Amino acid sequence: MTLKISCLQLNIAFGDPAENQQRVQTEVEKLSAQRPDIIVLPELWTTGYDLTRLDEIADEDGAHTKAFISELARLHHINIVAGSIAKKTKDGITNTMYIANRNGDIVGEYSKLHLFQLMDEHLYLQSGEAPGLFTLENTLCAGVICYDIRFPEWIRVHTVQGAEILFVVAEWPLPRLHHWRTLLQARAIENQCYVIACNRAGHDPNNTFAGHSLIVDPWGEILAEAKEEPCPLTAEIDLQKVKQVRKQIPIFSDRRPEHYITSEKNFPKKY
Ligand SMILES: NC(=O)CCC(=O)C(=O)O
Repeated sequence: MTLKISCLQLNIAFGDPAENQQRVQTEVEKLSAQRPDIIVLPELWTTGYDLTRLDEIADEDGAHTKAFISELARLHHINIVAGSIAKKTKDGITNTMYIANRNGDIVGEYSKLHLFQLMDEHLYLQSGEAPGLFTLENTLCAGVICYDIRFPEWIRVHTVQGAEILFVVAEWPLPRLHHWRTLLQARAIENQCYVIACNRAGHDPNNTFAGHSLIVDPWGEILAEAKEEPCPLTAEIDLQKVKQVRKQIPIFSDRRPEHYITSEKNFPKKY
């Protein structure tokens, strides 16, 4: 089965959900003429990293965002991996991804597990706990958020359960572009899965972002890569390739998990 996937590498208006929603609506309408199967948005696409104002601008229970993407997906008959947004609940604010299928059903939700201290996330956000597995087009997929890609053990939690496509949504700054590209290729090679990585473009008061959204195949080959500017990035992926690579080098059946650390609580105190 082949799927046409488009990342919407957007510039995000700082702390302005209404403006960002308008931008997403316009871009999805334009892109839908090319009939992609799946559209992907970047991290925190409604607010950007306007963390000090989150109390005011975060989405209560994500209700507004869910209704918006569900309607957009249904209207254009396109699956949407809707980046992430600041979701407000009585327990605090999370950096949360929603996924809508072609019928407008919300089929997945994931809250960022690893909070990025360099951008103050730990001061304003609560971390999630559950993995980001969901099914689109009969394919098991995983969603993670930006800094999460530095934790291969977290990505593995998803691929040992059979995920074939890893969606990464991000606000990754330009000074670490080299890490972004290398980590994404590594995650694709070691997990033998497609990696669809949608970064934002532009800058906010504290950072210039890298763009360079990437679509990488299970052999680690880059199928498409954006430049720094806002733009859509599209590639067609063939899921047969996942099966072929996993058969050629059968890492999932060659794993020896009984020798791996399952919890660091089991570490000896001293060596
Ligand atoms: N928004 C993020 O999680 C950024 C992560 C990042 O920049 C990194 O270097 O890791």
